[in-house]
Amino acid sequence: MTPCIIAIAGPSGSGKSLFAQTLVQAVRQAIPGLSLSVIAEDAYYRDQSSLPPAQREQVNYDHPDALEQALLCEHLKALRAGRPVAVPVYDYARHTRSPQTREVAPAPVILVEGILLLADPDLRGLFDIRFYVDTPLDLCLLRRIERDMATRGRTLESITRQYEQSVRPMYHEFIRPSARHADMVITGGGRNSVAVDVVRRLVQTHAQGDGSR
Ligand SMILES: Nc1ncnc2c1ncn2[C@@H]1O[C@H](COP(=O)(O)OP(=O)(O)O)[C@@H](O)[C@H]1O
Ligand SMILES: Nc1ccn([C@@H]2O[C@H](COP(=O)(O)O)[C@@H](O)[C@H]2O)c(=O)n1
Repeated sequence: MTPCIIAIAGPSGSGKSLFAQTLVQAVRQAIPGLSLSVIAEDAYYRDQSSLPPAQREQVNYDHPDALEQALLCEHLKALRAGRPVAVPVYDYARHTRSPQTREVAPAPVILVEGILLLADPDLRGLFDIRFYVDTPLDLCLLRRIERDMATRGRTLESITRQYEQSVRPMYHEFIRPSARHADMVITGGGRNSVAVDVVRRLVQTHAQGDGSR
């Protein structure tokens, strides 16, 4: 079966990861044993181990150039062709890649979540279905503050500085405009149970072999 590759795009803190996790649980409950693979676009942030830590902090991580999108494209093509890939593992606290990689196996359904998935024409052309999680930017920032202080080793000062310097301007330049390439816009993120159910049904239709895509 040709895999169905699904993009879940949207701003940082909009709930993309939570949506993907909730969807995986819903699909596994509906079809026990169905294999789904999840890939985060963040894993493809460029390796910066050669830069001193202070310099890494200054990088604009919300600009497409911060990501190795060609490698993500290559991996999605390999998965579509039925080959496993070695996905990089990213360390947010050190702003660089870990030495390890994570093997992702080909699967009937592949979910990819990330801020810039729909901004690049080559990349967005590789998805069968494209979603955009639309959450007000003030809520995204509040969630990001809590999450980044709890799990990404950040201070409130560093989060607000980065937000003003790059997160907000890049949202307006690249992320928000990319929403027009989405097939569906999801409000409420991972807690929108109606959206999770609709997407779960789409995935189930595909996995049971009567999907048209
Ligand atoms: N609808 C929601 N209501 C409340 N908190 C949420 C909601 N969606 C996500 N969160 C929380 O906000 C934070 C950011 O969500 P996450 O899914 O990591 O966003 P993204 O992947 O888009 O950056 C996480 O701590 C998550 O648990
Ligand atoms: N070293 C890095 C790399 C990325 N970021 C931020 O991550 C955001 C994207 O990830 P989400 O899970 O929040 O969608 C993006 O806005 C980058 O600013 C970072 O802070 N440090």
